[in-house]
Amino acid sequence: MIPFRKMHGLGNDFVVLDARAGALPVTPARAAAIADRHFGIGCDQFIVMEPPPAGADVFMRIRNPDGSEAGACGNATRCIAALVAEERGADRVVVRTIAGDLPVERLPGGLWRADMGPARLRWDDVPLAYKADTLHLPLAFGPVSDPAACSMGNPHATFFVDDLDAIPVTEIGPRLEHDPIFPDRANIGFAQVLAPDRMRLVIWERGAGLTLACGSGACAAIVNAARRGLTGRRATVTMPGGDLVMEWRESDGHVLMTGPVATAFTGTLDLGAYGS
Ligand SMILES: N[C@@H](CCC[C@H](N)C(=O)O)C(=O)O
Repeated sequence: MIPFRKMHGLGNDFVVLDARAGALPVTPARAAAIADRHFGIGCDQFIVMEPPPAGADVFMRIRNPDGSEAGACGNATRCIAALVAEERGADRVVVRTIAGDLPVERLPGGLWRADMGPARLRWDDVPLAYKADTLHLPLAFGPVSDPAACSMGNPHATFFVDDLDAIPVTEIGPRLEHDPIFPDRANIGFAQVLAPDRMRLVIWERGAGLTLACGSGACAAIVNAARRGLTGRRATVTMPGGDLVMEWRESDGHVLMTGPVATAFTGTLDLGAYGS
């Protein structure tokens, strides 16, 4: 039996295993089985903490419920940083993912601010299947069209809509996630701008489906909204699970994300019960 922790950031929930003291036999199939909401524990992402490489405080491996690996997870970044910071009595830690280093700092009021790194805007960064303007992708389906795309270490497209409540996200999300323009699939955001510093956002996540919040999706939304001139470079992004305060920093193009973290419960699990 190995211990696990169930955490979430704004309802975007994670099963967290700690493999820092020794490797755990976690396969993509096992991660998917544990993430299953009926036959497993259930989560939007399956997170494994691995030994810290030089220059970082922890390595965070991210898997979606379909077993695929992701380069970024904003909400999990805050959760894992908070865990490590609490252990060390530190106010600042660096979380490394397969996409790079993410410094995270403690703020007053139980909030954590993650530097999610630079938004990458070239077509082959996203990546797209062919050269196209990432500010206006040639993509439309059902009631949505003309998204903007970027990479936050994982691929995102943001559609700007007039009425978020009228968008059939679960119907069109899977089709857009798998559109051939995205060779690695993509996280699909639907954003309704309410003011130059406020927007609503719903995300259909690659490999996970509809979630209550997506940190990297909120990063992509502020970047894409600001590039389009729909908002400034700072905005509160309200998702079904709650708010993130976002800034696309002018000086270096990094995206800063501020929000809460929570532990829902802890327990133990038998990895052997989840296949091989
Ligand atoms: N929930 C995450 C994003 C998780 C990874 C994503 N589904 C992908 O495959 O890229 C977040 O908070 O950023």
